[in-house]
Amino acid sequence: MITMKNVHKTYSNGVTAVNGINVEIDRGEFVYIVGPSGAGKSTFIRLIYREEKPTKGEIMIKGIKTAEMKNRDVPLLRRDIGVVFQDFKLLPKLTVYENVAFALEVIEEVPDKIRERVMEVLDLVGLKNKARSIPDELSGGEQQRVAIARAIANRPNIVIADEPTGNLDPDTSWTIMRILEEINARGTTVIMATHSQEIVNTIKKRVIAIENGIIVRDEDRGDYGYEI
Ligand SMILES: Nc1ncnc2c1ncn2[C@@H]1O[C@H](COP(=O)(O)OP(=O)(O)OP(=O)(O)O)[C@@H](O)[C@H]1O
Repeated sequence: MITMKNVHKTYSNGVTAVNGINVEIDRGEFVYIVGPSGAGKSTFIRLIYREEKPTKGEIMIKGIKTAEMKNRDVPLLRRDIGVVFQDFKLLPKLTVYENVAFALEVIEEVPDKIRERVMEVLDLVGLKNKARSIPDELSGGEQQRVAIARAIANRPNIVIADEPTGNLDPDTSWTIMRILEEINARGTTVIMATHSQEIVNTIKKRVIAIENGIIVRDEDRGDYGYEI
């Protein structure tokens, strides 16, 4: 589903964040990306949804070489990849309902389908009763659940989460993890960058450790592996 061959990324300031990554992630996997601060985890993630292009090497998503993709085709790729960020990135003036509906309006889904799907994903994250609230009226965990609902509204094959529990307390983090596990159980590939030793060591999944822009460890049901 996702293949990287000898992928490098050097930013325009000369920093090489990814320095020769080879990896294959299959459909339906749940993968943690771990490693020290500045190791290249976010860059690795941004390369997958083509927020960044590699300076060298090849990235294939579902058989398509993303570097060769025309800019106008990028939205098509992004439809298949839902992204969740540490800071939620909800639109502050829109309601919960509108934030999720927005993801479906941009792909020109028909209004009846939008209504149905928005309520379905809000139900999945347990927030149907907050549909009319605006983000400021929600807790951090609730905002992250809205962000997840938005990310999965299009039924993407891949969900990428960059430190999704980074701003949340432990209890709320477990709720977010249960939702990500549920999404994964339904067949979606989940890739999650995290600094949470507790989560990685408790909910055992494939662990890819990145240091200085390369993969130094790749284990099924691995440990977090760093002291905190
Ligand atoms: N847009 C950018 N322009 C220039 N350099 C960048 C950019 N983004 C990241 N970097 C640099 O690339 C390196 C890797 O950063 P990246 O954000 O990928 O690491 P990370 O593992 O996600 O770190 P953290 O755990 O702190 O989020 C760092 O040295 C960082 O300063």
